[in-house]
Amino acid sequence: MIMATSTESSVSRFLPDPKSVAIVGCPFSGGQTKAGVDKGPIYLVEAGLPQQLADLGWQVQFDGHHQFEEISAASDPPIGKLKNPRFVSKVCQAVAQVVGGHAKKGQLPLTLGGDHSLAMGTISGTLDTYPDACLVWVDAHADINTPQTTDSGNIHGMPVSFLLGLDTSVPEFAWVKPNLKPNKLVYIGLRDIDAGEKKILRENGIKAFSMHEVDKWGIGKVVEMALDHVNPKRESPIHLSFDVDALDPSVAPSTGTPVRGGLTFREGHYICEAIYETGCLVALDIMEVNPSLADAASAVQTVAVGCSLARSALGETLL
Ligand SMILES: NC(=[NH2+])NCCC[C@H](N)C(=O)O
Ligand SMILES: [Mn+2]
Ligand SMILES: [Mn+2]
Repeated sequence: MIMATSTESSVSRFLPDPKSVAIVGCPFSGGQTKAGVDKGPIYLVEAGLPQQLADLGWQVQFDGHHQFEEISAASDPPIGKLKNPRFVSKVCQAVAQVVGGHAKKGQLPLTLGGDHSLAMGTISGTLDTYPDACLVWVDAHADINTPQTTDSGNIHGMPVSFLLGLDTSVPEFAWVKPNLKPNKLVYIGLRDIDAGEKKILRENGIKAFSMHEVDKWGIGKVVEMALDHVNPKRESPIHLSFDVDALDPSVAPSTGTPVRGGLTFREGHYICEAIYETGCLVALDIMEVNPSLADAASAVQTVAVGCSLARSALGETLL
């Protein structure tokens, strides 16, 4: 436990004072096939994130990174197209328990990925604690493929479909309660959506602000419209799931599925700052930092951006 060194105070609608954050480090890469994303949380913590949050006035709990019981590839053959289905399912179920446990104690769980399949666990834990929570998903991708629509078979491209209950054909994922309603979800930053995903977004009336809308209206207006959609009175809890590939690859190069034309450094941070200002943030994910990809300087840069996004979401201001 690191004690707060500053007395900065700000109001949260849901967290008791003094505010407390529980860092859930998830060195997990089973939702996709590139090695190294499991190192993301280790680098984020080594870069000093726990102390940085303490300096912002948070009580910080970090009990070491989550240990996952490996399942050998031999005993985890694909189910349909899904790769590592049992491993991903078991890990996410454990993460749901840990995140839900922190949330129920009045702490804000900050989950450090690891790949984005983990969000199946983090958001399950949030919705179990705050059933009326909404979800702001910041990403180049919608991660809403079903086991039927996926091309890659990578489960990090599917967590949202499981949370919405769009597919119930895989018994291994039967534990995921379909507690997310389509009108409680909003996307920002999209620019690489599979054909099947476009259909799902349309058919379910899911609100999405792609980079086209960011270009058209600017990030300030986009965040306002996004919150008006999922949280019009600014009084329900918010889970923010931030995939660093939402940022332009020039800003966050070390990630597994970079897509050009992304958010600027400031646009990414603005989203975090604006959500903090609502006083409604109850859970945060920083996902898909992969320090093994791109060169060493890019890895340092991406890790630093991951830390600064987390700080902005937890109250760091420019002035
Ligand atoms: N969390 C991520 N980076 N997801 C990328 C997903 C890419 C692609 N849509 C897929 O389903 O495989
Ligand atoms: Mn992504
Ligand atoms: Mn993602």
